[in-house]
Amino acid sequence: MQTDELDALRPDWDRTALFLDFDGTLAPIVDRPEDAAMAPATRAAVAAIRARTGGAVALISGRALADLDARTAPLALPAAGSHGAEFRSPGSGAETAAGAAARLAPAAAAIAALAGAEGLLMERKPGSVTLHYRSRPALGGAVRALVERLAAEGAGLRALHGLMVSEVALAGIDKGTALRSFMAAPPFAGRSPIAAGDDTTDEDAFRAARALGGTGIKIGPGPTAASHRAPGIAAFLDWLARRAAG
Ligand SMILES: O=P(O)(O)OC[C@H]1O[C@H](O[C@H]2O[C@H](CO)[C@@H](O)[C@H](O)[C@H]2O)[C@H](O)[C@@H](O)[C@@H]1O
Repeated sequence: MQTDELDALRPDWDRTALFLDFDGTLAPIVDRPEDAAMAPATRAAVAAIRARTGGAVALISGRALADLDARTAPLALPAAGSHGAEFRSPGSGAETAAGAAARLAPAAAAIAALAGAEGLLMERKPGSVTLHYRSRPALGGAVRALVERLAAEGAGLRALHGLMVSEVALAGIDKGTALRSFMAAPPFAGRSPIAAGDDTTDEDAFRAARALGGTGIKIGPGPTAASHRAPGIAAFLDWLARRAAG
């Protein structure tokens, strides 16, 4: 679909809700997930937009919620982690989708076996199991095939493929369901949503935002359902800082 230049997008923060991905959106992509970090200027821009929207800013990430909180502290934003399987709305505690650990356990064991055998990085999150192959891109095909098979074999599971990573996640839950849940209650309800992200997993959020009369911002190249595009994270963060200021 046609995407427009980001410069043309000037949100009225009194009427807008902002949903932000983390890796590749607020923090540059790096080789090791544990090294991903948000710059102080990015944290300040997010805080300023939160104030201007009356609190209608949330994170929607593939990361575990606890990990996300640590990397974005002291913002303590409303957030969905594990691609929506963990959810914390404003002023409430975090919830994880029912039965997540039991549903994911067999897949976690199989993924741990391949990770151990091949020296790949595995992340066990409350709502998904992740296998990274950035350190060994040639294993991408094998990783994707394993994750597809495990998701097909388990009940209520699905395969997710992102940037040098594949995950077994929960079926029926994605970044779009998370965005819709936020939009159903204050301070998000009644506002026009903007969802920003860089990965294929963000497409569900873009579609949900558009269905609610809002828009999506795709960061980087590739097909997208988003209506606007930033050529890369630097351009997106520059836009964010400028829109935070005026
Ligand atoms: O939805 P996001 O907030 O973008 O999270 C998606 C995944 O991000 C992390 O992995 C990605 O970023 C790493 C650090 O830059 C990079 O090394 C890796 O190759 C990327 O796939 C995170 O580790 C995953 O758990 C998230 O699902």
